Amino acid sequence: MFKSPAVRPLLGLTRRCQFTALSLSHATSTSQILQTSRISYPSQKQKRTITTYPVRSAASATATATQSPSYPVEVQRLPDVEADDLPITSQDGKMVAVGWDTRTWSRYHHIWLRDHCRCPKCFHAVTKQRLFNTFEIPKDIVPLRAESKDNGLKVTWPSKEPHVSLYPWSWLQRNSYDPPLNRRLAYDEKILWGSRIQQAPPTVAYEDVMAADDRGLYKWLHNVHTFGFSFVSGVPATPEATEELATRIAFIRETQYGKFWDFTSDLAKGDTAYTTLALGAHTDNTYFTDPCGLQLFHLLSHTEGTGGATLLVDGFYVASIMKELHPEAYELLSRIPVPAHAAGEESSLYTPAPSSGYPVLGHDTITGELVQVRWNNDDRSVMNHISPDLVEKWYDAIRLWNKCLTSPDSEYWVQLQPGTVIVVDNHRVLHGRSSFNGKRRMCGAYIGGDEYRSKLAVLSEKFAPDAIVQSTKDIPDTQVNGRNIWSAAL
Ligand SMILES: C[N+](C)(C)CCCC[C@H](N)C(=O)O
Ligand SMILES: O=C(O)CCC(=O)C(=O)O
Repeated sequence: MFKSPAVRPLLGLTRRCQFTALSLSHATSTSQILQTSRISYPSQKQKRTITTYPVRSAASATATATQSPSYPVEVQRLPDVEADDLPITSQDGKMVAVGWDTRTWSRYHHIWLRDHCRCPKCFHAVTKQRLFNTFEIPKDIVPLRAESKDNGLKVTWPSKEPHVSLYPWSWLQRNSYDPPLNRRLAYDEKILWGSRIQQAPPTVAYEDVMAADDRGLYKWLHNVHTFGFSFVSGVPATPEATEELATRIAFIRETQYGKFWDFTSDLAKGDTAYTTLALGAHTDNTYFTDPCGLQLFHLLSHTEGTGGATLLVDGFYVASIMKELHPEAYELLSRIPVPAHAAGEESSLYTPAPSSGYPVLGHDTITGELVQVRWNNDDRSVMNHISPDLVEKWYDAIRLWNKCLTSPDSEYWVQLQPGTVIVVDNHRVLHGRSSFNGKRRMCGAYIGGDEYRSKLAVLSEKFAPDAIVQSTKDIPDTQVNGRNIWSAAL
């Protein structure tokens, strides 16, 4: 029912996390398509090469209201369209079909195509906003013709003066919904890790991250996207330099703990982080509806004492173990919401909306992929909404979860040093610390998840352009205001 993120095992890991890509073909056979509709063959005489895709067991394609939705699994990546080997297109009363090869057809509803026209009259090339009124499209709109052209599918619509839309082939593949195709973004691979990450923790140099060309900044954020955390070495051990580093990503997310924090064990804020106590592996802000995306820490000093080591655990790695070894527990952690609160300050009492909270393991409702871990057993509120028959099972499930979290195979302990900043994806990697004594000064900040993902998307357009950007950059009026109007994110 739920799927682990697309992962590649880190060499030397004790366990290989396999991501099974079931290929599902909705493709109606070519003969069926050719019988029922007008066919337009590409201008070139040459037919498309016949590429057959292994069609292994297909996930159930339908889901009833009572069952959890089955998620479209992605057909493996199609090759880019070549000008001398254009797709076959056909249309019937409702849809245009595009034959990528004899086994893989995509079907697009006429109304869907018209709604997604990106000509300058329908789509503002600078603001990337829709300009025309979707609701003026006749429900039964049918194109005058749909043709295969070198740079895409050309559709001519009936109107006073004919309206022509062009849909680049790579864009049609990326946005194919029947069947889903090419959904994974180029930089979208995650590498799950256990304690062995200590052999080569992802690290970038401060001067690279601060360099104006943003290449080092991209490397830093790409590390975070891939591993869920990254160190930055060579940072001046001052709050000012740390704050400046944080704002290289985006503006800091201010909370009841302030904007940029510079804290020690003086209970200046009503939270055990402001004590010398050990903190078990947790994610922050489980009491917010939207927990912060990133969390930066920089140990500025620790004198007259010992301890205060930092703990990191890859929540996605531990979840993949739970999924394999304890599937029932995984399912309960994915279904039962957990309430939380931050109530240590007289002036604030935070609880998420809805107050019942969110499950420990959060999934993408379309793909079924694990996208968020929310776990802080210290901040957890009363479990007063759980059905009686699940109480003991849920406690068994969190006991197994905790056992996996605290396993030596999962834990990565590191003693932070002044000059090394760590940034953690708070939706994936749990952090904690050992107890300590003496004077310990830590500074850092939260960055919002949307801000982090926005910066990564902008940098990825620049340093790792995807197939759509690469294949459409020569189409006139496509690259405006530094952004491709066909970007996969729009
Ligand atoms: C602001 N600073 C990061 C120092 C402390 C945040 C408090 C941590 C809180 N118990 C939580 O889990 O969200
Ligand atoms: O003091 C530390 O090393 C980390 C504290 C912590 O876990 C937090 O502030 O969320």
